[in-house]
Amino acid sequence: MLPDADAAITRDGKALILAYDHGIEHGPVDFEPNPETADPERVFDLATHDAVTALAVGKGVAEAYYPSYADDVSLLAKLNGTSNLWMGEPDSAVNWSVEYAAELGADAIGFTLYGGSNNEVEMAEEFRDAQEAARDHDMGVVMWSYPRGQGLKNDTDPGTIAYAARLGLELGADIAKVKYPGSPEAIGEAARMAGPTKVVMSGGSKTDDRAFLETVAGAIDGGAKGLAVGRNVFQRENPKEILDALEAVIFEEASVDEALKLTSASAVAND
Ligand SMILES: O=P(O)(O)OC[C@H]1O[C@](O)(COP(=O)(O)O)[C@@H](O)[C@@H]1O
Repeated sequence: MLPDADAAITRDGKALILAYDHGIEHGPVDFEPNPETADPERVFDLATHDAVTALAVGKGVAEAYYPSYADDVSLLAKLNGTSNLWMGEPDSAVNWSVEYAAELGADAIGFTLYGGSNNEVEMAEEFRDAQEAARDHDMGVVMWSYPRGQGLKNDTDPGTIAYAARLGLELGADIAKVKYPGSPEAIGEAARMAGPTKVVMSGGSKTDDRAFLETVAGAIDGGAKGLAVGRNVFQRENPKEILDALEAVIFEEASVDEALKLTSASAVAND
């Protein structure tokens, strides 16, 4: 990692990455809870929220929509991705080059590494090429560090997540995005293993406001430097409110109770 290489996609040294590569990774099913989010423009609009430090999207979405948002949104070019239709050993196709991402105005690249997959060696070599090309363009590097594959029984085991975070440091990522390993202590250990590479927590499937904010607040207390989140924002009825609450928790040291006051769930509870 390089000091400050991630400056364009962080705020006060922390990140709230809005992930919107689900159309590739999971398909239309992820838009069902909030059908209007199938329209990328809705999510680009959300990404203009002050809380969001970068929006992660694939090439086609970036090509079609980023030019209209280039002044207001930091672009994290998610370089590789594979559909859920793929039934083989975990792997991820490199769908665009760093050079093309730079041409489109990307501030950083994102790259999935499935450590433990039979395809780990090729993926690590592809990551090497992308990481070094990103340095040539002064772009930050975010690794989706997701150990998985035939031999891995539990992809959120604390030891596995600490290893995932360490891979981020060893291979030269500025930010390592890891699955939540179940406790603030466990993500703290992952952050310790990653040294200067920032560890951010992956959002996961949608949970209720309080449970989600408590997990995020615990992760930050434990040593995480933020969050990279998709479904827990865009599948909500009012995604802007949860961004208000996340901004309070991540950047303003608000308690979960204070942050919850910014959501209508709290208004309902207080009726
Ligand atoms: O490979 P998985 O675990 O199905 O999830 C991949 C998805 O999760 C993310 O890493 C994070 O998104 P969520 O916050 O919705 O979990 C996305 O960038 C990606 O599309």
